[in-house]
Amino acid sequence: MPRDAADAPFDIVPAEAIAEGRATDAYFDRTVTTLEHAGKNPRVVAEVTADQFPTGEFELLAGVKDAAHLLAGLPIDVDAMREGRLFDGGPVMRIEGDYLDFARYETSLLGFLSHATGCATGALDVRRAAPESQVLSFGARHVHPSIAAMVERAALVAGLDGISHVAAGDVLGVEAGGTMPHALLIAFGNGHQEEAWTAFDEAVDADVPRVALCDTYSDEKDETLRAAATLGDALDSVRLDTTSSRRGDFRRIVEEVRWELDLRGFEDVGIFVSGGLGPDELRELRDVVEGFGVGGHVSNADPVDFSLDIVERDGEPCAKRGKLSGTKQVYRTPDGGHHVGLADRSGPSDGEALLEPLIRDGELVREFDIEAAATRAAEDAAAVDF
Ligand SMILES: O=P(O)(O)OC[C@H]1C[C@H](OP(=O)(O)OP(=O)(O)O)[C@H](O)[C@@H]1O
Ligand SMILES: [Zn+2]
Repeated sequence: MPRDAADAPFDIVPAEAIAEGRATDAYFDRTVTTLEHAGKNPRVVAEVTADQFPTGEFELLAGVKDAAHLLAGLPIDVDAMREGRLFDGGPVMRIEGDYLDFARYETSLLGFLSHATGCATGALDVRRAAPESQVLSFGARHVHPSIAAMVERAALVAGLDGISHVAAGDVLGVEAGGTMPHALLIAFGNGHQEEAWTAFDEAVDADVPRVALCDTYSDEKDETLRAAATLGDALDSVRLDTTSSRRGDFRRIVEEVRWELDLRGFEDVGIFVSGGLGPDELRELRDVVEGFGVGGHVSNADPVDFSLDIVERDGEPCAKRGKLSGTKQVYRTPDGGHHVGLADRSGPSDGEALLEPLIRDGELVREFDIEAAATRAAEDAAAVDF
């Protein structure tokens, strides 16, 4: 029954509601009622698919851990691609069981996979745009706090080098990092940037990189040289987050700052940039900066439009219009090919089957590891033909 909303400080669907199948669209409740009334509960195979046929656009699968924990315990079998797998067409997950045992879970299942896969794909875009650079995820401010861990996990699966959200880091077992916000400089006031950088250096744990934000009140070159003069060898990097109204040619600004730092013997002070950055900007700047902070391109990425479609009913292939009947398998070939075929037919002789056991009779048969997923993503990204 509905919970007393007054008890909840935030409008957040509780984990318990997700786990018990209440985080569902009402029409699934009605479907269950109707099928029970009619005495129908077919044994089905249902597939999670974004595109029936290859589109030439690969996406990076994420959200599988949450999806697995959602479905574990239900009397069903599930096969799925692993987190960090690239796909282009065909199913990424397949459920087999009595329909009423999982009908209500469709909404959350698709939500877990669609949103995380969108963010992971956005993160892979920037990862591939600057493969040698440090790229940090810090877009949590753009999204509802209840999904920060999802966004940050997706960023890490795609191979980004760090995250900024502290509570997400607690969930993921990853130390969150960052630099300093403009608020810190503003709290000291214009003309007092040196005091702000000094106070940061005095106050913050010694293992935190000293990255001075150098664009608050004055020109990036001016504040950078003042930060270098103030912190000297203690300064690791400067962060240039130049607001769009002043940005102009960001590369030129960076090159100028680099020149003036080197001229004064600060060759070891790195330059870190942020603010509205996407793959194009990373490609343009990667040879003149040490690292990037990327927010919106990851956190605001469009969810991938997955659907769950029944493709077999009581052993017979079936499908709605626009979908392909029959239980499928997806294969990766050594040349990076992506092949979709019927599961009961033989696939490419050199193909690796990508949908593997995830749940057997309700029991989870896979473990999840972010680093392993990131390694898979990097290997797959190197193999497939984007
Ligand atoms: O543009 P994105 O890739 O989404 O990254 C988020 C923006 C917002 C934030 O800047 P501010 O809003 O100035 O906040 P702060 O002072 O904390 O840097 C951060 O420094 C990036 O520039
Ligand atoms: Zn700022």
